[in-house]
Amino acid sequence: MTPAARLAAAIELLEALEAQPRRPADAIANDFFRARRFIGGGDRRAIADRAWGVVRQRMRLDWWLAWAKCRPTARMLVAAELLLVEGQEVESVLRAFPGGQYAAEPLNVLEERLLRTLAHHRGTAAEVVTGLVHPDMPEEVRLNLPAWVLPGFRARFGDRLAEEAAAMEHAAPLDLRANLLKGTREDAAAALAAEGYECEPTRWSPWGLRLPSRRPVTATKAFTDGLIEVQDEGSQLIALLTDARPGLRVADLCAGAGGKTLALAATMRNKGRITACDVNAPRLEGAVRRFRRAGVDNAERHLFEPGDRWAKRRAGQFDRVLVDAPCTGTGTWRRNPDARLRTGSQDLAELRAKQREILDIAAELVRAEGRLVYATCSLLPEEDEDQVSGFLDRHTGFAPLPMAEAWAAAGMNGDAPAGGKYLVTSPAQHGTDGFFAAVLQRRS
Ligand SMILES: C[S@@+](CC[C@H](N)C(=O)[O-])C[C@H]1O[C@@H](n2cnc3c(N)ncnc32)[C@H](O)[C@@H]1O
Repeated sequence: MTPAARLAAAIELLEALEAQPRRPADAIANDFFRARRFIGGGDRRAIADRAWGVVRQRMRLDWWLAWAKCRPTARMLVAAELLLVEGQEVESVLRAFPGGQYAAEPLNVLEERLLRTLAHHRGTAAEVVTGLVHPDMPEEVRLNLPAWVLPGFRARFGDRLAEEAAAMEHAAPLDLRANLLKGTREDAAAALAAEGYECEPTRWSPWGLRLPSRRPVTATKAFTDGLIEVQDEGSQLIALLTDARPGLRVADLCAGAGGKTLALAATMRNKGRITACDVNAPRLEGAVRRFRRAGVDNAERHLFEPGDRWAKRRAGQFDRVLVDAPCTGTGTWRRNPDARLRTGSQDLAELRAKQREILDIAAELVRAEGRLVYATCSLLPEEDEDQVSGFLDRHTGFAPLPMAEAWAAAGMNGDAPAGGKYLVTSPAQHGTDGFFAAVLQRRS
């Protein structure tokens, strides 16, 4: 494809995202490319990169367009991105819209005038800080964070907020987990290297491998043979902290498509039993294929349905219960840049109620001396420490296991990535997604 055709396709993809504002962008992009199978791998990446570039900077681009009294159409967003993020000159932006077959229509008179206004403002605002950021922007736009997360993020990060916000803007590396049921981390790295994928061992997780950027690893033989899984290092740490040992009875209460179940099965060496539960049938169904590929044969599934008595019948039966709770996902915004545009304070309130409900079910399932691990991929204290402290008030038989102790108990080398009672990882401090985990030990 020509650069102009790629740009036109990115505009079409952005229009598809705009038409389905509540749906995750990667699902929309998958449909978009599935309907256009003629687009090759390199072109896909270029189109998606351009569209994600706009999504990543959407709050700031909207601010600039609103300032110019311009509607944020996909065309104008792309034009503004070329001008303000890439720093192109107006004439060069105009040339990116040449018209004709497969290319975007030339910018019309009004669009061109708006573009020139933006360029003039960009050029004359002496106090422009860097790239897109302007001192007149409200704080949330400057930080590229929605206003509703600011109180929680301020409480979490204090004067490191700007640093963390900046780290959340950049695309994440691609983390893989070596599947110990099929070989060592070195075996997985060698298999990947043989296919041209050079990766580095991760800092904290003894199973992790990191590729510097997103690549289509699911097409590799290492992946189809089950030697690796795609999993952020922070997520691997949560599975490790669950301390699921061979022979134990483990419940993964919010298993989704089994991302953490697979890792738990590996620490259990396929011995003992894991029950992967979820309320979402298609997601849980998706785990079956993954279990097969990874060689997991100690996992069963349970779909929660309204009025379900499954948990009641299994009270006190589990050595380990993992609650990888549904959450706002604020810790994964570098990986899912559209999520910050789709999620709001109403979601936070609903999710907190859900987390509390799931935690109360989980508490019943844990046997005496057993452990409940509560985890989120959110960095908002409301979903993390506050949720845990509410739980500890309601369930006085549980106490947090300090992180250093939980880390050592799980057989991990070196220091834990965080001290204190809980695990908190963040993009700026640990180079992982933002995760929270509390290991709660049942005394009685
Ligand atoms: C963070 S995701 C889980 C990701 C998964 N553990 C993994 O590692 O890939 C949260 C999951 O909670 C599920 N969920 C939502 N409400 C639930 C409930 N009441 N009980 C159990 N699972 C629930 C969602 O369907 C979603 O799959």
